[in-house]
Amino acid sequence: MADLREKILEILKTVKDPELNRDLVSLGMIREVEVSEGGRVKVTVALTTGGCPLKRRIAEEVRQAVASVPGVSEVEVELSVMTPEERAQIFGGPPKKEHLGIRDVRFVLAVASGKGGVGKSTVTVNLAVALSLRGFKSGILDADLYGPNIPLLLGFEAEERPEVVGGKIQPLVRHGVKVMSFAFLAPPGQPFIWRGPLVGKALRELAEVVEWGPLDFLLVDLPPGTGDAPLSVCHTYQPRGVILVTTPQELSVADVRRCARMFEDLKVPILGLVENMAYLRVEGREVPVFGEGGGARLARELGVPLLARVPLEPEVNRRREPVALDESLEAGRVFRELAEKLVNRIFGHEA
Ligand SMILES: Nc1ncnc2c1ncn2[C@@H]1O[C@H](COP(=O)(O)OP(=O)(O)OP(=O)(O)O)[C@@H](O)[C@H]1O
Repeated sequence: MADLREKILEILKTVKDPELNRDLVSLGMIREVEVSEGGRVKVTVALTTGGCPLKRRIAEEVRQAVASVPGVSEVEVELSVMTPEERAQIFGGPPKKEHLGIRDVRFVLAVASGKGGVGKSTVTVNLAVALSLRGFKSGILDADLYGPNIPLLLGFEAEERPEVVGGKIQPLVRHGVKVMSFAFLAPPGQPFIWRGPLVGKALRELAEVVEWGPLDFLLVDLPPGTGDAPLSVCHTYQPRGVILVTTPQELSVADVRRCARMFEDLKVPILGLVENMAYLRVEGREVPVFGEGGGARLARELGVPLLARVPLEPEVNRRREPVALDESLEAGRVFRELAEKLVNRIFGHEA
């Protein structure tokens, strides 16, 4: 029977959590496999959250996989929910010692997009502000070396620079969010030109010299696309999850698909998709300026949740502060709901 149990565990390594894109065994989601006389099997699966929308699908895939093992006559799948500690193993785990600069950060999350200009930085600043409003200590690392515009979106003056104390860079703070950007390292108005090999080195050095202090979330705004720069950032910061940003246009959707594949290869779980500029609200109606349903289609295809549909909001460009601060705007409310969803996804419903 021990042999049959081994075979069952082996086949369960082929069943993936559709959201996290990793197999159930390595995620620690297979809590128990009981084999009794005559090949009757009971598998207990621990889901990341009780309200997991994909629980039926996961249970069915487990049932089918186990039933395909020779010697199994009957399969029962019982669903339970992970403890906060078990969840933290997936999404958090103890910070790695070698990452000196990010020692005190609980969750490093990356924000990525397949191409530039889809609103990745806008999503990053608003999410960070919304998390801070929700009581979490949040920070942003603007790792978009080629277009570091986070300081601009947060209303920093071009000449503002962080202090260096005892050889450590102290991130600047705005709206309760700690911020470090490559823009702070360049002389005002003169962007650095980064050559390939320097990128990885600069990122590693930055990880060591920035003193973030205790943070719940560090959002890393990645350079767009699938080139060496986003790869280097992921290697250096080893995010626990990534949020993908897209617009409804088919082109952008094709780019983000490539991007998703890169994270699968890097074994960084995709927490979900944010569809930005999804519609313009006109007299109560949603007008799909850039096409309809691209985000939902892509989320379905990738098997990840569509975390938010952010409307086109002219105030995003007019204001020198994130719209998440203003609950009277629909976009502001959407960003707050996005923060709430992420917190639930990571800590469970009790957070
Ligand atoms: N929901 C929105 N409504 C209106 N304007 C938006 C919205 N989201 C982003 N924008 C605007 O679109 C432009 C691009 O946004 P942003 O800089 O966030 O994109 P990005 O993907 O980070 O770009 P890149 O990485 O290429 O610098 C900005 O001018 C921003 O103000």
